[in-house]
Amino acid sequence: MRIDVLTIFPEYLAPLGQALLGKAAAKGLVEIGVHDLRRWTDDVHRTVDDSPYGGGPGMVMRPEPWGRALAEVRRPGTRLVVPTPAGRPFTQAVAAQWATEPGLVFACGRYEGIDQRAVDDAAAHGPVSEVSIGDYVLAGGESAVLVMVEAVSRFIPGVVGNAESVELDSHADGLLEGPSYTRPAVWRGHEVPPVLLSGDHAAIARWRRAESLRRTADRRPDLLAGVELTAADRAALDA
Ligand SMILES: Nc1cc(-c2ccc3cc[nH]c3c2)n[nH]1
Repeated sequence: MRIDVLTIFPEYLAPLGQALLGKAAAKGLVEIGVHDLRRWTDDVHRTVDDSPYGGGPGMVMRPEPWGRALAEVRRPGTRLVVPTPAGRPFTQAVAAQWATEPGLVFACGRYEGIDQRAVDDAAAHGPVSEVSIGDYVLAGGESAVLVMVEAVSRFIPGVVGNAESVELDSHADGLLEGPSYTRPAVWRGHEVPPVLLSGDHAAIARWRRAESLRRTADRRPDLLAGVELTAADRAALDA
């Protein structure tokens, strides 16, 4: 998969070259390009912003640099992802879907955002997704892109060492994952739940499902609506 990021703060994306993703890039599983939007400005001051039409606080990113940058960086048909607090939710399911695509281009806004015409015009050259990573407001799109690139890359075969780990992640089955434990069996008087030491794999699977359901009901009851519950699930929730 090819990932390109357009930003006025390219150094903000340095973490993409580290750890899991850095190794994946080194293995050729993913190709990452970070591009300074100012390369496509047309004035000596390399201006990327201007005052908002209609008034209001702050500045808006000019459409022209974006138009030129996308024309050069984005292969026709490649999805353009635009992080924004006003976007549709970015979810595990969206990450899994995007991981099947040959490439993604991310547009990092700053200031009060990008002139909407740059985003709308991009739709003529491929799919455009305006997405939010949560109901809070950041100072720019870069942090959101780091989050989304990491979430998408974990679905690329070979990026995560243990493929089963991705399948068992929170939200993989629509539920939150339950608690995890490792040695020692007792730590500061806290015992590991005995079932996990029993070797009874069926009982362990039942316990883990029940813990996942209980945690989801407690912390994210909204997720339960999207999950088909078995009679055993309902019994676990009522216990
Ligand atoms: N989920 C979420 C996205 C953002 C975001 C995305 C882009 C820009 C550009 C300027 N401020 C921004 C904020 N905040 N929260």
